[in-house]
Amino acid sequence: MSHQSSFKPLQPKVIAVVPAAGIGSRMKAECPKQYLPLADSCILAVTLDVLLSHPAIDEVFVALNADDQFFAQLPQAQHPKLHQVIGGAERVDSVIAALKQIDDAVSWALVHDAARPCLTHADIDKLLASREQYPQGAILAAPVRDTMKRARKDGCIDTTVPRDALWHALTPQFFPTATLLPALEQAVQAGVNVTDEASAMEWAGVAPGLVSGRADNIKVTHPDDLPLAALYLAHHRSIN
Ligand SMILES: Nc1ccn([C@@H]2O[C@H](COP(=O)(O)OP(=O)(O)OP(=O)(O)O)[C@@H](O)[C@H]2O)c(=O)n1
Ligand SMILES: C[C@](O)(CO)[C@H](O)COP(=O)(O)O
Repeated sequence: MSHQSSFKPLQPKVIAVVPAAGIGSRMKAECPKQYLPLADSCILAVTLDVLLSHPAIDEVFVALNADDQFFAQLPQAQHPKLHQVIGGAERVDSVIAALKQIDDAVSWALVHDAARPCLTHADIDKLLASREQYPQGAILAAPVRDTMKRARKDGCIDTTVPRDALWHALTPQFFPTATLLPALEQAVQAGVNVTDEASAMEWAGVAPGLVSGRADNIKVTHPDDLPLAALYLAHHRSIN
């Protein structure tokens, strides 16, 4: 009698890392932008709810500003899957601080900006599923739609940049924890301007995969982004 093996290889843990220690200076708001009102709560709470409610995400590490006065009041602060760490001076420092708290050497880190509350479970699923195609790691990204110009110092057009291979890097960005942390630390040590996890991996010689994601997964950066995020969220909720 043949016995179908019921053995299923254990999937490595997926640990979300949420850099949320910024001050949101470009928003010119009264409070750090991650605490600005959105939907029925605030930007950070909406972002955390998307990650905490995803069945394939095992833990969530949120990197907070050392002077954060707001997070403790959020219901998400009590979630059993959530861990708080103190972030650093730059986004990359906050991500490194969180990664250093992960004690699972075979886990994968899903790094997602607190300031991107319009992420969907469908896009998370796409990125998680890309692990087979891109064992080196991958990022959500959106192909550029507009004609791209490079500016001259006088504010006029210097040149048109071919856009056929240009993508907007979004988040989450998804890498093995064991390769991501040293890549980030060594890139910072080398003085590289690390604005996303992929740029450190590229510096380390890795070519991360590009996984096409929703263009409405915007980063709330400037004041006019907030009403847009609210519209996108309302749309997502109306169709789900
Ligand atoms: N030292 C920092 C700086 C930024 N971030 C986080 O990184 C994400 C993306 O950064 P950005 O949009 O630039 O946020 P801020 O740095 O807060 O914005 P600004 O540059 O306008 O001050 C945000 O969720 C932000 O909270 C962080 O964790 N630690
Ligand atoms: C990580 C990121 O959201 C990818 O586009 C972006 O690099 C963050 O840049 P910021 O200046 O820290 O907002």
